[in-house]
Order: sequence, then C-alpha cells, then structure tokens
Amino acid sequence: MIHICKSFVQKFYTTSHLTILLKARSIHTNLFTKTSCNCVIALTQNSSLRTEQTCKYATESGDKKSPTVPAQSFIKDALLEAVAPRITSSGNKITVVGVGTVGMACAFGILTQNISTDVALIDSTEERLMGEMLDLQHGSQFLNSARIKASTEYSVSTGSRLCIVTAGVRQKEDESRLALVQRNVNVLKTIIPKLVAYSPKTILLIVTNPVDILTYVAWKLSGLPKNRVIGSGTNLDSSRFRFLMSQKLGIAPESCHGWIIGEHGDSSVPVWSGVNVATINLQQINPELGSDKDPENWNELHKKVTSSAYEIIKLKGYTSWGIGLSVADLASAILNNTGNIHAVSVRVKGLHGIKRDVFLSLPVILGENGVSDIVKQQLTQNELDALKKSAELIHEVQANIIF
Ligand SMILES: NC(=O)C1=CN([C@@H]2O[C@H](COP(=O)(O)OP(=O)(O)OC[C@H]3O[C@@H](n4cnc5c(N)ncnc54)[C@H](O)[C@@H]3O)[C@@H](O)[C@H]2O)C=CC1
Ligand SMILES: CC(=O)C(=O)O
Repeated sequence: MIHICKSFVQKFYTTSHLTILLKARSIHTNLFTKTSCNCVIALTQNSSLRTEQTCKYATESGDKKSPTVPAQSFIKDALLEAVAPRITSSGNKITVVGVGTVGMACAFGILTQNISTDVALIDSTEERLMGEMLDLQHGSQFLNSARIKASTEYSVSTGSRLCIVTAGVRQKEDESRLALVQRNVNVLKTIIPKLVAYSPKTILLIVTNPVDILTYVAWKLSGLPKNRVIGSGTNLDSSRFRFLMSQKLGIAPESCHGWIIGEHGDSSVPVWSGVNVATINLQQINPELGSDKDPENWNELHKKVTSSAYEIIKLKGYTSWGIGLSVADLASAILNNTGNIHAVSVRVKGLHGIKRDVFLSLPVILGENGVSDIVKQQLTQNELDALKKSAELIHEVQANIIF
C-alpha cells in the first residue's frame, strides 16, 4: 500500500480543517470519495492516508505480475503541469541476465561506478529477482539518477546497448568450469535469441562458464557479427595475476603489466615474455622467469591464478566481486568507447596459427562497436604452443555439445 508521507500530512494539517484542491481521477481511498473530476478533500487530524490501490513495489518492471505505481496520481497532478512527454531512453542501457552472486556483483559495479544509469535485470526465479531489484532500488538515493528495472520477461531488455549473461549453474567444490558445459548451453539457448530479438544492435558479453565455449555458442545462437559477441575471458585472470605480481614487487597492480591469455580456466597461458614494469621487461632481468628453473619461482603466480576460483569456491562457495569488477571495467570500455585494451574471449580462428573455430582470450581494443582490433602479440614458441593446446582442449569439449 502507498503511504502518503507524514511530512505531507503535517504540512497541510497545520491549516487544520484544510482543504486541498486536487485533480483526482478514479482514485479510491479510505478517506477520499471516488471521483472522476477535480474535487475538494478535507483532511482531519491524525488521518492516516492510504490508497486502496495495491502499490507494494515502486517498480518499472514491466512484468504484468509486478504491481506498478499508478500512472495517475492526484499528488503528482497537483504538483506538476505537464508540458511534453519525457524521454525515457537513456542511451546507456545495460541488461544483466542472471541475478545470482555474479549478476548482482556486475550490476552493483556498473551502477556504483556510474557506467550506466539504466539497468534491467532478468532471471527465471521471480522472487529472487524482485528481491534483488528492490534491494538495489532502495539505494537509488546514493546512485546517479539510476533507473533499475527487473522482469522475467525479456521485453524489459528492449534497446540495451550491452547485454551481460551471467545466468546458469556454477561450479561446486573441485568441479571444473568445463564440467558445466552442456547444462549452461541449455540455459543460453533460452536466453540469447530473446536478448537479440529485443536489442538487435546490442553487444553480448558472456560471463557464464565455461565462458569461452559459451561465447562461441552465444555467437552461433545470436547471428551477430563476431565483434559484438565477447566473453569476459581472462580479463579477470590478468587482474588476478597483476594483483599477485604487485604483492611480490610492492608495486601497485595498475603499474604491473602482465597478460594471461587463452582459456579462462585451467589451460590459461601467462605471457611471461611481456611481463614488465615501466618498460623494464622482467625476463630480461631473469631469463628463467616463469620456467621451472626460475630460482624465484614466478610460475607460482600463474598456478595461483588458475587455482584462484577453486580456492575461493572452497572458502565461500562462489566467486563474485572480482568478476563483478572485471565486467564493470569491460562495460565501461564498451559504453564509453574508451579504446582500452582488455584480454577478452574472441573468435581466434586464423590467429597465432589456430585453425579451430574457437573463442579464447587475446588482448583486444574495446569500444562501442565491441572488438575493433585484436593485438598481434609477439609470443614465444612456448607461449604459442600453450595457446594452441588451449585451443585444442576447448575444441575437444565444444565438439561434443548439443545445441
Ligand atoms: N567468467 C567468469 O570469470 C566467471 C563466471 N562465473 C559463472 O557465472 C555463472 C553464475 O554464477 P553465480 O551467479 O555464482 O550463480 P548463481 O547460482 O548465484 O546464479 C545463477 C542465476 O542464474 C539464474 N538462471 C538459471 N537459469 C536461468 C535461465 N534459463 N534464465 C534466466 N536466469 C537463469 C538463476 O535463477 C540464478 O539466479 C556460473 O556459470 C559461474 O560459473 C562465475 C564467476 C566468474
Ligand atoms: C568461477 C570463475 O570462473 C572464476 O572466478 O574465475
């Protein structure tokens, strides 16, 4: 039920048997008589004003089951003189499908960093969806004119510039990402065609695991050009690597330059030949960097990167904040057309000698058209071999999926 705010009542109550002239159309209340024209309403002391119309959620969900604020409001009509229809499209709309731990971390990062002011949430579990929407909406005062909508219906995503897919099952303890493949292919089949139908110009950013294979599946299901279908890939792995490097060197992560490419998973490839700080290549200082003969055992950093998700899942059941921030960073590059370089999952057929039709992470330039360029890294033979091995592994699993 809508509660008319106390300050409103107190303000007008000071005039005692006050009279308010209101335009009210078809409004029932405990105190107000039904009217279809302008009316005079007398309020009495300690009146508790409630509309009869159920308006539990102040939502713009568009879902027919969700109550919405009535378009006509006598207070609004008394306050405002309509001049022209409002423009409702923001030009920066993002849809997040899946409001689990990852989807909500993405939405939170996007909203709190002002990457988008217009976020639509979709999930198949309505109660959780409504709960998450309300919880976020209640923080609107602390955001930048945010418009947060939610629905189980895909029409809520209409006109999105970016659709982020986080829906699906996640790993249990000690389960690999690749083990999720067929279950999450089935989930994507129910999602991708609908997203594209409502936002044909969108960019798809896939996060659901195994992300490289599911980005390939999303590309196939969507019919979109390859530049507009991207997987979150090893942007997160590269961030984990730089964090670990920063701890080892005592230098801020933003000033530690290192890239993880290939699979977002167990066969990811650290590009040791390019690890540097302020142009100083660490392999020139230590030619054994990253190898088994390295006295400083830097390869331990990459092992920690690949075991990160397993470790965190053991500790808290899932990973969320790292991926949420990583996705927000990618969303910013796309919506703000930054031209920044990120390691994301893209179609790599024909690059670095890869013949398979697979998606893997390489550094790319991201902007409002998605991937505009892929950086042709100068990889060593070891790095190339590891990347090809990653492509073969992905292809082997991909060959057995049904969609
Ligand atoms: N690429 C990456 O770096 C990362 C990927 N992930 C992956 O993200 C995915 C989600 O993980 P969590 O959010 O922790 O899982 P979660 O279980 O907390 O949430 C999954 C959500 O998806 C929804 N969902 C399931 N099927 C759906 C459908 N057909 N349509 C709409 N919604 C549907 C569920 O209702 C649930 O709300 C997992 O596959 C996980 O492995 C997680 C962390 C990092
Ligand atoms: C779960 C997962 O893919 C990650 O945190 O890297």
